[in-house]
Amino acid sequence: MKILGISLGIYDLFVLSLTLLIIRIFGYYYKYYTRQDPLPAPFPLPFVGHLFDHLIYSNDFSEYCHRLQDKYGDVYEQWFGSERIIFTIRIEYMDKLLSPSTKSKYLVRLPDPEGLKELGVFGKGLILNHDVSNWKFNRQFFTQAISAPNFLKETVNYTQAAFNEMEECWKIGLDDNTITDFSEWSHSLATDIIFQMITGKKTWATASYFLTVSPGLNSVDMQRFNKEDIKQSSELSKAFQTYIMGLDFFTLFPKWVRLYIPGFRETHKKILNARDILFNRIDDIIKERRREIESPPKNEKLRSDMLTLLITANTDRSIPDTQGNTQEYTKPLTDEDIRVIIIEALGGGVDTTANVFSFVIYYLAHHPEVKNQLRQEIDDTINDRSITYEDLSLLTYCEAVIKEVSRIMATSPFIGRASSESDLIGGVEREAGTRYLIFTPGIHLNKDFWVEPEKFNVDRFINFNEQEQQNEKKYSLMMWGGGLRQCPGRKMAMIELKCLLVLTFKNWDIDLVDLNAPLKSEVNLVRSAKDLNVTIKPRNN
Ligand code: HEM
Repeated sequence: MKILGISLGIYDLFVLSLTLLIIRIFGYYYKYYTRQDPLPAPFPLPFVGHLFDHLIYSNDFSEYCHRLQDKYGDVYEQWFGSERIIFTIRIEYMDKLLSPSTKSKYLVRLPDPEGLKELGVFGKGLILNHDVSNWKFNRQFFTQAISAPNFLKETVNYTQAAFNEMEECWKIGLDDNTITDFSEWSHSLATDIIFQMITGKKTWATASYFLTVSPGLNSVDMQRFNKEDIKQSSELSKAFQTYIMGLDFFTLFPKWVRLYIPGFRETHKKILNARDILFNRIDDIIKERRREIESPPKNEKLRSDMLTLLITANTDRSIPDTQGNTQEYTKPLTDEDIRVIIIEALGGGVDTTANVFSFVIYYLAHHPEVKNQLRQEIDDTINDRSITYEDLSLLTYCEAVIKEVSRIMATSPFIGRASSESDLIGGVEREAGTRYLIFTPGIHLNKDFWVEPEKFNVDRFINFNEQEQQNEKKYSLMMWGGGLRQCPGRKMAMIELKCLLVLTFKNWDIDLVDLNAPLKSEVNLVRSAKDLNVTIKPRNN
């Protein structure tokens, strides 16, 4: 073979490749050893850094981070390929990373998520938007829509309606001994609620799961379900799941790995295919709703789902609830802006809520005294009637249960930030683009923040007010993150979760099939409950 006119044999090629490889390895370690302020860490492998550890611990990456924290303390680093990420739970870091100031240098999660361009979320929406001015624009609309009083009230109604549909499935298809996976029920139910709240469109995720666990229904019961609707809903749900999984995959693995390494290449294609299915479906829904809003009669009261609020914002049809906050931003949103916001609302809202709900079922099965006290509050406050929006502030024990479960089983274990400018942090001047991950289980299960942190104790949240927490205590519960990028869906999520707990414990006994089995969960971007096998029966006390 000739390269640049020089004839090379196999041996020469081998020596050349080896030399190039050694030079590249040398380059990798040169960067590693000459890095600013080295922090403790396991020794990284060339090119991949600690990515293998991520793969080895792919079912519970937080377990690995607990070990690193025990070994290295409250600040350490990990290498994802040739990129360094600083993991921390140190207060002086959090003061900066979660600063509520609009001048904060830490308003982005990822500095330059190259892989995310292909997934269509780069510089758009909220969650992965690194363009601060565009993020502010979208956040304003998102917050306005999701905190509108009518929207929050509708959350109570939609949650009850979706739960009632699920109960119908339980009544017709499950007997006292049927074993089903509660993590699937909670996931399907959260999908149905959030999809309807966000787009105004119905999905059939619960019915779809029900038909897989109860296939032998008689023809009368089957008439409730439209097979075509269920098929479409399940395709959309699958595409959505694959796309969400893809965010992690496209962020972690560089393009050359995704395009050329077998196994990775197929996953890459599958995720892009899912992206196209999801985008086309959401675009159709946006266009259809735009047509409905634009066609007469114009004086008709519009419903309060998020899509309607986003389409009408800053137009002559904007809904009174959401007017008045947009002095800074006076133009309407484009369909592309709306598409990403909708997908992010689904992405941010489904898994998180579903997993908290599943974890509550697990912990209350292990703590019958807490379940009884919760039931007492539900019976005293709501009894046999429907839930109203006004009831929710009275459910203080219920809120304490949700917070204690979220403390002990953090659904969002990592809060990411990257600096937009160089900054003095932790006593060291660090360059712009330095990445940080706050490891929330490291705080939630830490003696410096909580008394007997390993103990499940709901009472610690009675009279606990996040806003009133001082000094380091203000970071003790990181359920919603913090600073200006704190979860904008938290009010909606709390309403939904309180309704779900009331509706479940008011009328049903959900028992774990094996009380001795450990709680199974998988940790990637969020912590997801798995294989939560239960029996579901009408309440008997
Ligand atoms: C129990 C349920 C939920 C939990 C535990 C949760 C948790 C979180 C956390 C920890 C963050 C990161 C905050 C930070 O970086 O400081 C976040 C961000 C976000 N969440 Fe939630 N969330 C939940 C429900 C929801 C819901 C229902 C929605 C919308 C429908 C939502 C939408 C979002 C969005 C859009 C962001 C990104 C905000 C931004 O970057 O500006 N979340 N959430």
